Order: sequence, then structure tokens, then C-alpha cells
Amino acid sequence: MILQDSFQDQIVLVTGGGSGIGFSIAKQFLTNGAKVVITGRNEEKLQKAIEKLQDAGEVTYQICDIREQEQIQQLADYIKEKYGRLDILVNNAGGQFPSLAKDLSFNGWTSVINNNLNGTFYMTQTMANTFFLEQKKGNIVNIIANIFKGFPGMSHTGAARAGVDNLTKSLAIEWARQGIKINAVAPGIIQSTGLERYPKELVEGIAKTVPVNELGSTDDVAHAVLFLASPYAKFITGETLYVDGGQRLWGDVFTL
Ligand SMILES: CCCCCCCCC/C=C/C(=O)SCCNC(=O)CCNC(=O)[C@H](O)C(C)(C)COP(=O)(O)OP(=O)(O)OC[C@H]1O[C@@H](n2cnc3c(N)ncnc32)[C@H](O)[C@@H]1OP(=O)(O)O
Ligand SMILES: NC(=O)C1=CN([C@@H]2O[C@H](COP(=O)(O)OP(=O)(O)OC[C@H]3O[C@@H](n4cnc5c(N)ncnc54)[C@H](OP(=O)(O)O)[C@@H]3O)[C@@H](O)[C@H]2O)C=CC1
Repeated sequence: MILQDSFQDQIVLVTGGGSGIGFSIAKQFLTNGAKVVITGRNEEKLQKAIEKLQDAGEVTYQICDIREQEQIQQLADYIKEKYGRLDILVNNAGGQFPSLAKDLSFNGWTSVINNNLNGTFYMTQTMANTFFLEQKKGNIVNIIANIFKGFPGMSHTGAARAGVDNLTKSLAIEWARQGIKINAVAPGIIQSTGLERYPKELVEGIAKTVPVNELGSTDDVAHAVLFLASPYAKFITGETLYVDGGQRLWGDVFTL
């Protein structure tokens, strides 16, 4: 992607940047001149990611569970101390497990809502209060999921991601006059480390359910994120961009 040095020396935070989609987002930003902080819960995973990323540019990691407000504030303090500002936040950390609604335990439901809705809000609010509102400048991209027709088989995450989709619209307006843009990217089925967590029988042959007859790549998602964070998208805010090979528009996605 040619971005004419749009991200040169920009400070970018990618949550969940230690694997899969977040790793590709971090790599693309580094390749385009940004300085990147990646986060996650698993230190070993983050260290391995840093080893692979460091040739591409200046990258560091911080352990941060997005469900823990104290850890988020520590992360903000780290960025403030190291760089004095933050330009771009990518809320990529998240995930869930497949389960019919009738089988979900209270804890199962709550952990997925916390992971994908509450965690994204805590992170966004803290970074806005610490950096963006004061700077009168900031760019936020939320990674959600293909929730266009609901998400049967993963109703917890469908509800959480719909919450983030709507939060994206609300904050785009609340913060528009403060120079802050916020958009979302909704990936369809992406060939990534995340997909490997699903039972084989659920993902076998799944590419055939995608109109373009293939799964997306982590770079496909990263390209959409960089576009939304770039000056090419300066008049776009409160929008959700689907990166799903047309899947939301056609046929059954999952057989229950
Ligand atoms: C149909 C569509 C196909 C579709 C197949 C294709 C879909 C592709 C689309 C999407 C792909 C992706 O998003 S890929 C991204 C995948 N990556 C991730 O999911 C990473 C992050 N995920 C996680 O960390 C976990 O999944 C999550 C549960 C959210 C948080 O973990 P925690 O350690 O906090 O939680 P735990 O303590 O382990 O568990 C909390 C409760 O959740 C329950 N729980 C946890 N895993 C469970 C499981 N596999 N099955 C049932 N219940 C589970 C536990 O039993 C606990 O409830 P009790 O027992 O009652 O206490
Ligand atoms: N792959 C796909 O087809 C799709 C993926 N998505 C979403 O895209 C995002 C990236 O997924 P993908 O790369 O595929 O999967 P991964 O499982 O590889 O990535 C998820 C990342 O999020 C981090 N993470 C998860 N929960 C937390 C938490 N509570 N606090 C901090 N970090 C957390 C993980 O790091 P750690 O383990 O170190 O905490 C991990 O690096 C996720 O939100 C996912 O749900 C959406 C639609 C489709």
C-alpha cells in the first residue's frame, strides 16, 4: 500500500498485536514509518512477535489485559512517558468461542462481553482522556466481526460487536469537533491464528461459503485499517467497513 509517508513517526497502539490480524496491522504500520506499541496478555507471545517485527521499525510491547482498567492506565502512562503522545489506536484485541445461546454459562457470556465490548470501551475512553481529547487529534479503528445478519452460534460476540459498531457511531459524533475520528473494520473469515482455535469440523470447507471462494488474509484486514487511519480517509468517520469477500450479502455462513 503506498501511503506517501503518511505514518512517518506516528505513534500507533495495536492491542492484541502479538498474533494474527493485530500482528499484520503492526507490521504494516511499521513498514510505513510508524512507531508501534503492541499489547496482549501473554508475554511470551509478545516477545516472539517483537523479534519478528523489529527489523521493520521501532516496536515495543506492554502486557495489558483490556478488561483491566488499571493495566490500561499503566499502558497509557507508559506511552505518555515514552512518546508524549498517541496518534492512532487500533482496538484489535478480542475473541470468543462458539456456543449455542442455550448452552452459554453466565461466566461464558460475561467474559465475552467483557473482552469485546467493555474492554474496547475502557481502552478507548482511557486513550481519549489521556491523549486524543487534549491533543485535539486522534484516530481510532475498532476491529469487530461480520455481524450483518446477526451471529448465530456466537450470539455473545454478535451482541458485543454490535455494541462496538454503535459505540463507533456515537463517539464519532461526540468527538468530531475535537479532531478525533473513529471507524470500525468488520472482518469476515480470515485465515489467521485466531481461526486455528476453532474446531476443525466448523472451519473445514468454510471458504466455499464466501462469495469470492477464499478466506481473507490478515493483510487484507490490515490494509483496510491503514486506509481508515490514513489521510485518504480524512472525511470518513463513524463508518464500519466490511472486509468479508461479500459474505454478509449472500447465503448461509454457518450450519448450526
Ligand atoms: C458457529 C460459528 C463458527 C464459526 C467459525 C469461524 C468463525 C470466524 C469468525 C471469528 C473468528 C475470530 O474471532 S478468531 C479470534 C479468536 N481468538 C480469541 O478468541 C482470543 C481471545 N479469546 C479468549 O481469550 C477466550 O475465548 C475468552 C473466553 C473470551 C476469554 O478467556 P478467559 O481466560 O477470560 O476465560 P475463561 O476463564 O477461560 O472462561 C470464561 C468462561 O467462558 C467459558 N468458555 C471459555 N471457552 C469456552 C469454550 N470453548 N466453550 C464453552 N465455554 C467456554 C468458560 O467455561 C468459562 O465459563 P464457566 O465454565 O461457566 O466459568
Ligand atoms: N480471524 C477471523 O476470522 C476473525 C477475527 N476477528 C477478530 O479480529 C481480532 C484479531 O483476531 P485474530 O488475529 O484472528 O485472532 P488471535 O487470537 O490471533 O488474536 C487475538 C489477539 O487478541 C489478544 N487478546 C484477546 N483477548 C485479550 C484481552 N482480554 N486483553 C488483551 N489482549 C487480548 C490476544 O493476545 P493474548 O493471547 O496475548 O492476550 C491475541 O493477540 C479479534 O478481535 C477477533 O475476534 C473478527 C472476525 C473474524
